Amino acid sequence: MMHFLNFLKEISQGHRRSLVMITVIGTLSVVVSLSFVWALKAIIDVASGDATGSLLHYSLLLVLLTLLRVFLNVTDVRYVNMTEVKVGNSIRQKVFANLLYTRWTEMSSLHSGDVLTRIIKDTDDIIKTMITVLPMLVTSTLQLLGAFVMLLVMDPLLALILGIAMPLLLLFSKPYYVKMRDYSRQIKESESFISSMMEENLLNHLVVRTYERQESELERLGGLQRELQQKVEKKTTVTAWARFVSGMAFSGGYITAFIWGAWGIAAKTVTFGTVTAYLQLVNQIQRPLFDLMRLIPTLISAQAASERLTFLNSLENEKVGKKEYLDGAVSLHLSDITYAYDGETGPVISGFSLDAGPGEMVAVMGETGTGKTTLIRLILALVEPQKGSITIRNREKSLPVSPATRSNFVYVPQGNTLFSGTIRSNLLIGDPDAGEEKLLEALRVASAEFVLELPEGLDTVLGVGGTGVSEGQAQRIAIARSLLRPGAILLLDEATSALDAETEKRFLFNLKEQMGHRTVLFITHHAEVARYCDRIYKI
Ligand SMILES: Nc1ncnc2c1ncn2[C@@H]1O[C@H](COP(=O)(O)OP(=O)(O)OP(=O)(O)O)[C@@H](O)[C@H]1O
Repeated sequence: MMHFLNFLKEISQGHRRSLVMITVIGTLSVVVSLSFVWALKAIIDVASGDATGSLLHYSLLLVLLTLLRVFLNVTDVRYVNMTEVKVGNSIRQKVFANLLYTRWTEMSSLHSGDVLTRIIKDTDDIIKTMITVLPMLVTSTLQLLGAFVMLLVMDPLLALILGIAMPLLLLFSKPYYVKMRDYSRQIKESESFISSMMEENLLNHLVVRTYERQESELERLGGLQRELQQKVEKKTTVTAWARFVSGMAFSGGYITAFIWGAWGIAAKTVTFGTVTAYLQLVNQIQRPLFDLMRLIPTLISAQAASERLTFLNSLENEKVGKKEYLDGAVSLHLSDITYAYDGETGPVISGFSLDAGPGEMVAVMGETGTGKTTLIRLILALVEPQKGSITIRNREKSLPVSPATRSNFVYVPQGNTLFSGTIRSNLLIGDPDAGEEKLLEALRVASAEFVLELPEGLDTVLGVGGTGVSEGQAQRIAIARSLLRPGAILLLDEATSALDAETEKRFLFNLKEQMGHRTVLFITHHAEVARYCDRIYKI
């Protein structure tokens, strides 16, 4: 609970004024509704001759209080909606920023579907708690206390009977709420699982289609949904019992007040106005009690949500520090590297050394699964070797690689890594300031002039994952993007795997001609690529 409160305290920073405003509006509403009860009692007492006063004045007061109530309600909705979007944006911004800086090892172990569920659904639960539940806790408690004190003044015995019976029944329903918390957590896990499953299917929809997996995947989804449904059913049963117990208490309270009033009128110990006030007050005790009970499941959901969001926020960030960019020609040196993934028994790479100098093209070749991509991760300091050193050097400096030296590298990963949007916007990721001429030159070196023949040219719009161009075309756009980035060391991981022999040759020729003092490292299976290289390392 402490952790949950701290979490709420932290995320409420910057929004506390709005939260106070919402609470103040709620408090004013409580004052208005209690005043309404008092005015109602007074007008009926005047009308039935039990008190003296002006019917007109009380009528006007009742109209005024009603208008005030409506006004406060509208203001509340406005504040709540505006604060909701602001708090939601800031929580999502923070979690997303943290994820973008999370260490690669932690990040790659997460499932994006699960992460998205946490960012969207769990954040919604937290927002609801902060904006609606917390102010309501204050206003409902005030309403409850105010109505109880008013009843206590009018009829202490009735107030005590209701004041003891209702909380007692609340106590009876507590075990149900404990169970509800467990079910809430299980439901959230199931929802994440379903999102992950659907996301994976959408990403790999081609495999699903061509392997005719639609039916079995739908069955799997059905199974997961049934599990979710069972959990929701269990939670609903528990919730229904909790509501039954509390509902009994509330109906009992109402009937008690009614009968109490009827006997009072018969015995001439209470006025009609007082009985009207009793009924209103019982309602005003019941409503906040109901609200408070209703808030408990939301609070429970939010507590589970806060744990899940805290997990994302607690992922270890990379320590990037100040960027260290080396000017001019830069060489790369790997000396006696050994690396094993966490939890794996043996090392993937063992005692590997490599030197690549400015103006050189160097190839790393090896069978599949021998650690070539891992080598790139080590060079980019996404993971750290257990043994050995990796350094980059220019004429003045030698630096061990770290996240801060990443700006010296230009990386073309395996596969299609284009973003949705125009080809131009994809290229500008390499250099946001590049002019038309520079873009065209990069396309030429990457053998990607085909772009200019497209009807929309550079402004051709690509879909998610670069759909709209072929694999080989996407690869060439990705190479052009990399050529625009200023880093001195170019890392190409199977970057030409989807190119035909002729296009690959043209690109290698262009690159060799244009690379200047850049250092180029190819990870490849292609003998043709290796032929263009100055040195080949086997891994
Ligand atoms: N995140 C990871 N956690 C644990 N083991 C991993 C991880 N990534 C890769 N491996 C293992 O490390 C080994 C080397 O993988 P890597 O991707 O570096 O090979 P590769 O030479 O690039 O293969 P390919 O030519 O098929 O792309 C493999 O046995 C793989 O199972």
